[in-house]
Amino acid sequence: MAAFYATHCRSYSYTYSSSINGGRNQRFSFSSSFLRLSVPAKAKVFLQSQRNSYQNAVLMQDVATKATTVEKETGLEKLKDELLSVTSSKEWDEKAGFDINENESTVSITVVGASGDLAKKKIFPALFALYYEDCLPKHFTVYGYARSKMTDAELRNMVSKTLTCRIDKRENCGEKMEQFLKRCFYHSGQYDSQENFAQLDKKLKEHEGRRVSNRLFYLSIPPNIFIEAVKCASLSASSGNGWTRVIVEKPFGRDSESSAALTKALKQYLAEDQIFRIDHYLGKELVENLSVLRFSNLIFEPLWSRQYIRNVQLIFSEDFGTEGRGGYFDHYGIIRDIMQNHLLQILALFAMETPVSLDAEDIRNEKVKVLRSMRPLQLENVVIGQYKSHNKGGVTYPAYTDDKTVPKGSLTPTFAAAALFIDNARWDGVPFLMKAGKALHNKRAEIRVQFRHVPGNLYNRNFRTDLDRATNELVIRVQPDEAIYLKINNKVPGLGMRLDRSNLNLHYAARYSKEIPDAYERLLLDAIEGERRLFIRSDELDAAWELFTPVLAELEVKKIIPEYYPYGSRGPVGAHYLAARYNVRWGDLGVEQ
Ligand SMILES: NC(=O)C1=CN([C@@H]2O[C@H](COP(=O)(O)OP(=O)(O)OC[C@H]3O[C@@H](n4cnc5c(N)ncnc54)[C@H](OP(=O)(O)O)[C@@H]3O)[C@@H](O)[C@H]2O)C=CC1
Ligand SMILES: O=C1O[C@H](COP(=O)(O)O)[C@@H](O)[C@H](O)[C@H]1O
Repeated sequence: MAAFYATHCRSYSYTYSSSINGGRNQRFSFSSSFLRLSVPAKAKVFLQSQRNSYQNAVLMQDVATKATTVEKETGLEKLKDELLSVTSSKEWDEKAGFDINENESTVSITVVGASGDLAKKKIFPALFALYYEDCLPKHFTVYGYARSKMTDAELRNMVSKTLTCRIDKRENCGEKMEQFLKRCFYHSGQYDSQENFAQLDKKLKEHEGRRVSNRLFYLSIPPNIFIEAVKCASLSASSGNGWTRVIVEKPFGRDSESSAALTKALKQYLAEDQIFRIDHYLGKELVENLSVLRFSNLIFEPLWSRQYIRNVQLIFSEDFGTEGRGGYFDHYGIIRDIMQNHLLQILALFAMETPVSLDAEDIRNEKVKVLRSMRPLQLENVVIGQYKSHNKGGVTYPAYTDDKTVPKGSLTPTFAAAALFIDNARWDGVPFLMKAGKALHNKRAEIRVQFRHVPGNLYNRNFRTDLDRATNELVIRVQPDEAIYLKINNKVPGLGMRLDRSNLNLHYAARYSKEIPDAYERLLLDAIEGERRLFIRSDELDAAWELFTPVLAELEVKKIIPEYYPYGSRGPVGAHYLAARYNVRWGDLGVEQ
């Protein structure tokens, strides 16, 4: 069987089956510039790209599939057999005629904006966790890049404060941290300076030596400097002989127009397959599990339609405000911050048709289709709110506008509820309700699926007309305390006939002792492995913006006043009226949830 390099920290069966089903890296896509090349030039580009894929431990079956595809396109008749007989990267180099002495490739991960909040909070810890789990390739280097002046030692000191070890594997933690930190370096530079990126390039080369060098840039910087940074990284610090990929953080624009402009600008310097638009909710364990739940259990998929589902609820709440991020947030608001991306992505995965395979393009094709079947959100189907100051137990919690970085009188919503509809055969008429808010009473993200009532239910007497008590509800609690539970009706034990509601519960903490990896770990590993399934393709992004752009413009033009809700409350009552209009009761309200 083929060698694995980064993937051995993932279970074999997963990797194997995903490859068999058309998994990672299976497709070699031809850009128009590739197709214009001469046959020998094509062969060289192909061999180069395949060598890197090979180095990235793609199964040989995948390589064979690619070779077959390329064979057709390029007339490289003997290529497939030759490649199939390759058993080592050394042999690969010899066959392909590469003058590379070292057999192994390296991955250089540059965190652009290394001094910032996200880098400290998520990216460095995720990289360390991957290292700790032996998921990073043998040769890797982490570079921090930002304007702040820092030495390597200072960066290491900063990073070390953010690192923690998995609770189920604490042994050697200190040692592992030290080893990891030795691989971390820093380069100070401007984001718009090709010269500074060229200096970075020089330093990266020193670490890479004569190995094939793969480079991943993580843009952890404010969006207004994305393009300059991409331009400089791509022109001055792209890999000369391996792949170059760029992870782009949200927000991807503010509306259809600005998002399209961003995409256009990025594509001046990068091909679409080099751009990894991150939506970290797609990396969350339970969001990953959504497709498994749907497509690998016979009992769910037949119920997954308007015939059995009454409504679907996507709920996000945080029990803290925008403290510290008010400047950013005020320009975007909760609809752009959470709904248009995180919740909509979950909705797309929830509602899409069965993809042809688990290949990234097949899944993203289905997501685009379902997004394009949706009705753009209308103003009458939106409720917005903003938190106001609240005093509880002698503590005063601030209003959104108390934040010094938020303009006085700002109307930016910190809460929104919305009703969305998918106009296709499967979902016609089913309300998809979204609710997202900051400074609410709890921190939670969940999907609630409320099923229809049982026709001619013999036990109606027990429920009377309370549909919400009588019907089943499937809850996928994305966080915290991950769980999937199904509310069912059962008989209370005893001689009488009294019905009760109980949960069939898959509670992750009880079922699995292993700590669940952070979303950023999964996504970083995917980007290193070239797996695009969990990243947003540009047409997906366009479709997502089309749904929200008109209403966002209307809210701004009409200066709609948000409904004010106290910090720490359950949010505006308007959300209940909106749900009631579609005969829905939010599922997160009851005592037993
Ligand atoms: N923080 C979070 O929780 C999340 C963040 N994101 C996204 O990730 C990206 C990074 O976020 P975050 O780390 O919070 O951002 P920060 O505001 O912390 O900025 C990151 C770094 O960029 C540099 N920087 C900041 N402002 C400017 C500016 N105006 N001009 C040039 N450089 C600047 C600073 O580094 P220096 O001065 O040293 O150059 C800073 O350390 C953003 O796109 C954000 O939207 C997405 C989801 C969550
Ligand atoms: O993208 C964002 O997500 C966070 C919430 O992420 P979580 O993983 O902690 O649930 C949110 O706080 C932030 O406003 C938003 O930009």
